[in-house]
Amino acid sequence: MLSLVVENVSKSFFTSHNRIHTLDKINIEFKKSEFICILGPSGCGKSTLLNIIAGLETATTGRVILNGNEVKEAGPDRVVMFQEPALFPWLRVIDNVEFGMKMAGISKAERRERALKYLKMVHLTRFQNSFVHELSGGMKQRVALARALTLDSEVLLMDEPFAALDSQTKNILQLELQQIWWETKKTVIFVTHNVEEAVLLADRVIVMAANPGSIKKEFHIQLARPRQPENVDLAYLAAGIMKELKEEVEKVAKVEFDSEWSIKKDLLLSDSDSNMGIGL
Ligand SMILES: Nc1ncnc2c1ncn2[C@@H]1O[C@H](COP(=O)(O)OP(=O)(O)OP(=O)(O)O)[C@@H](O)[C@H]1O
Repeated sequence: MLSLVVENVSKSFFTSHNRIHTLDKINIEFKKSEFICILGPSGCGKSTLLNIIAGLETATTGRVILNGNEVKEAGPDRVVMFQEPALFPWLRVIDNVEFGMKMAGISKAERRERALKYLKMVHLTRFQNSFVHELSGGMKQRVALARALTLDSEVLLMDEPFAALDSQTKNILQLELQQIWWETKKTVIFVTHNVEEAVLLADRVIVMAANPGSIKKEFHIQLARPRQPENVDLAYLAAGIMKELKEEVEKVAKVEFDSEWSIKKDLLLSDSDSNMGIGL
C-alpha cells in the first residue's frame, strides 16, 4: 500500500544577491492510485515541488516520505515525465523505450517484453522501429510515456507533459492517459496550467498560491470516467477552480507588472484552452 507524504516542505533558492522563498510549508498526503493535478500561477513553485518529490531537488526544511523512507534522491519508484520528451534521436523508438530499463539493469528479454507491452498501451506498436525524427510531437510524448511506464514505478510525476502539443493531440493524449492510469493504478502527480485538463484528469486538484508557493485550496472531483471535456458538471467545476486561480494569477501579475494591472473581466476565462498564468 503506497504512502507518500509531503511534510511541511519549504524551499528557498539562494542566489549571489538574494533569497527566493519559493515554497512555504507544503503538506500533502497522496493516496494509492490517486490522480492529483497541481495548478498555480507561473513561478508559484509547482515544478520545484514536483522535483522535490522526485528527489531532484532537496527541501530547505521539511521532508518527503515514501513508504516510510525519507526521499533523499531520485529513484525508480518515482518516474518523472517532462514537457520535452528528451528522447535519443539516434535510437529507434523501441530502444528509447528500453533505455531506462537498460540503466536499471533489467535483462534484455524482459526489457523487450515490457517495451512492447507499453508501446501497445500508447498505440505505437507499428512505430517501434522508427527513429524519433520520423514522429510527430504527440507521438514523441507517447514514446516518453511508454518509457516512463516501463519502470513500473508506483508514482508517476508529470510536469506539464502535454503543454507543448496542439489541442487535438493534447485531447487524444489526455484520453489515453486516463485509460492508462485506469489500467496501471499508479499514483499520478500532474502539474498543469490548464484548468480543463485538471478537471478532466484529476481526483483532486490542488490550487497553489504564489510568493511564496503554498496550498490555496483543494478540490475533490468524483465524476465518472472517462470524462469528456464538454460535460456540464466538468465545466461548472472548472469555473470554480478558475476563480481561485484567477485571483492568484492576478496577484502575481500585479507584482510583476505594476499595481494598476488587472485581468479584464472574463478575458482569461474565455480562453478556449483554459491555460492560466503561462509566461506572465
Ligand atoms: N535553481 C533555481 N535557482 C534559483 N531560483 C529558482 C531555481 N529553480 C526555481 N527557482 C525559482 O523558484 C520559483 C518557482 O519556480 P518553479 O519553476 O518551481 O515555478 P512553476 O510554478 O513551476 O512555474 P511555471 O508554471 O512557470 O513553470 C521561481 O521564482 C524560480 O525563479
